[in-house]
Amino acid sequence: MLLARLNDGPEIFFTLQGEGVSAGLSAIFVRAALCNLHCRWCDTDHTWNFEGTPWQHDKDADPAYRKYRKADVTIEIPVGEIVSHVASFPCRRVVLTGGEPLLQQEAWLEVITGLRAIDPAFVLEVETNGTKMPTPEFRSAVNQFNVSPKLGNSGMEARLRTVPAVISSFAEDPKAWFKFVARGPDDVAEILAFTAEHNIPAGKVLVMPEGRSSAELDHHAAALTAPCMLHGWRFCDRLHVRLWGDKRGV
Ligand SMILES: Nc1nc2[nH]cc(C(=O)O)c2c(=O)[nH]1
Ligand code: SF4
Ligand SMILES: [Mg+2]
Repeated sequence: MLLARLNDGPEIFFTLQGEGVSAGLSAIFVRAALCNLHCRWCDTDHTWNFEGTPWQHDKDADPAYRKYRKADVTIEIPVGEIVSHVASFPCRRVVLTGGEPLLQQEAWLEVITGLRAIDPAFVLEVETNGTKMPTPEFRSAVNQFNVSPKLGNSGMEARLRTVPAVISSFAEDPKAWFKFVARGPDDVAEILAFTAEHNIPAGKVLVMPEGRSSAELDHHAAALTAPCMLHGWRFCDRLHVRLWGDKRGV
């Protein structure tokens, strides 16, 4: 399958889950290449912002920023190698992320099957943007979906970033949590409207400040704590950004 590349190998790393309801737990991350969206603040733009594409990114403001050569930032790797690499870590929690991992569900199912053949105790989390419907097999194999629907602040057109049938199916799925990246009052209003429209219970909602540094996180978090308390949402930080900054492989 096509994974993001980190140095000479696939982007597979052992760290602490930095976001969502499992934040603070140790986990092995496997990062898929490719995304069907292209959010302007995306911190994993090496999974999709390839040379020759028309997408824009906030980093375009930096004169040194360049789109990536696809061959430099992706790697085609057999399922069996992913399984043995993941199983070599002293940890049984695995987070499938990207990019958008649900673009490669068939291959992930083989990875999950391979892992559970080695140890049935493997717990699988999936980070998804909530625009791709999981197949019944994939849904039942995964333990937890961290669904992160994109708001207007992503710069994406509404019809691309919101697929109502997928959101509704996750709203009814006890395995799914919703994690919104927010910066301030406009985003809070949008989260309220979105959760009402798609019948997402407040108890399944996490609100996370956008930011690629502690200073940015602090700045956006200040506007989010009171709304979380008022609406019964869970505030969620970005632990890995605070601990290690805006780095790959952490
Ligand atoms: N430590 C850590 N936690 C994370 N939670 C979600 C991540 C992601 O990039 O999807 C991520 C990540 O890249 N690193
Ligand atoms: S959906 Fe996620 S991976 Fe895809 S562009 Fe947006 S933030 Fe990046
Ligand atoms: Mg990330």
